[in-house]
Amino acid sequence: MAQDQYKFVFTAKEAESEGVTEPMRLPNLIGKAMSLALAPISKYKVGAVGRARSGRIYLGVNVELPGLPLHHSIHAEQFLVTNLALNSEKGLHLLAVTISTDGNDFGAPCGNCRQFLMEISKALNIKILLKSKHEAEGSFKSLRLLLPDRFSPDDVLPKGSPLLLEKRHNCLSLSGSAEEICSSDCSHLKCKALAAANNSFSPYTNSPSGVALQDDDGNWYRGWYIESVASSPSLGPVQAALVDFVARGLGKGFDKIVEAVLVEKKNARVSQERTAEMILDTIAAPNCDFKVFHCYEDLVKKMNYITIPEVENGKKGYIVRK
Ligand SMILES: O=c1ccn([C@H]2C[C@H](O)[C@@H](CO)O2)c(=O)[nH]1
Ligand SMILES: [Zn+2]
Repeated sequence: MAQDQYKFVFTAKEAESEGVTEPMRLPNLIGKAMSLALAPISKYKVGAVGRARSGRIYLGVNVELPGLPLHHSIHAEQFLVTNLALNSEKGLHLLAVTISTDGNDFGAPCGNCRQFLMEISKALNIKILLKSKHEAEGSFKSLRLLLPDRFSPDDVLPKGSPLLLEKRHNCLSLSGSAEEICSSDCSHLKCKALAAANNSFSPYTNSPSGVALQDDDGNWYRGWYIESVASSPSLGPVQAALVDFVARGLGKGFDKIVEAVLVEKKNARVSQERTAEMILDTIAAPNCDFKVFHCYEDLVKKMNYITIPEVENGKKGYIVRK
């Protein structure tokens, strides 16, 4: 089936039928990943294959945005992690990333991506495949060893704060007062963008945002801002929505994006509005309609939003997020 060519998520069984029968066989899907990479600028296609805690296997690819500087690109590892988040995965176990254009050498993610991976809960236990084409078997090395003397979310966030891929809800709504409540299956793009913003991971600047896109066939895609403690590796909400677009869009070009909505807080410390507009102006359909809606944080709800962190060091605690 033509669709199979654009597959970014595999059940354990489907991955098995692709030859991924054990961790060391993750490279069996790397050819597929690399063929899906979009690198019109650097021509350097990067593929990543990862196993989520659920056992499902995910692909990640680098995505460069034609007409824009390379720092707006999505790295293959960022793509994979975003894809996990969009699919409500709770953790990442294993990762294999190509570092050669023939897809036969596997190495550590770039510094930017090692730092980005740090946002995931239990990140230090992620095991990354190291294997050269001259070896039959490679070995796995943990992020703990690949990123020594690191700057970590733990250095900044209160103990027990939910990390990336952990349950979160930002208590955002589109109006401060009683509003028309849409059903969860409404088709408003702004409601998709709001739902995305509610998942956004922005514990450092408290500037959550979400983007929803619509293509020329009426299909929608969404993604949310994922912040890094080291700031630069952060992934913007348009990029995150583009991950959804590439992962589910069956090879459609960005010029088929005809409508876009950004939801963010008014006067957010980090505002995405201008950057989002600039990116969409450059890559989406020429007449793409771009709207921004401001959302409000329900402070009462948020004050009462209690998370129960997982048992750590034998101690169970409750924290109220401020
Ligand atoms: O770990 C890495 C390093 C680089 N790239 C991408 C970014 C850019 O698109 C291209 C060249 O750097 O490779 C990745 O996807 N992952
Ligand atoms: Zn990278």
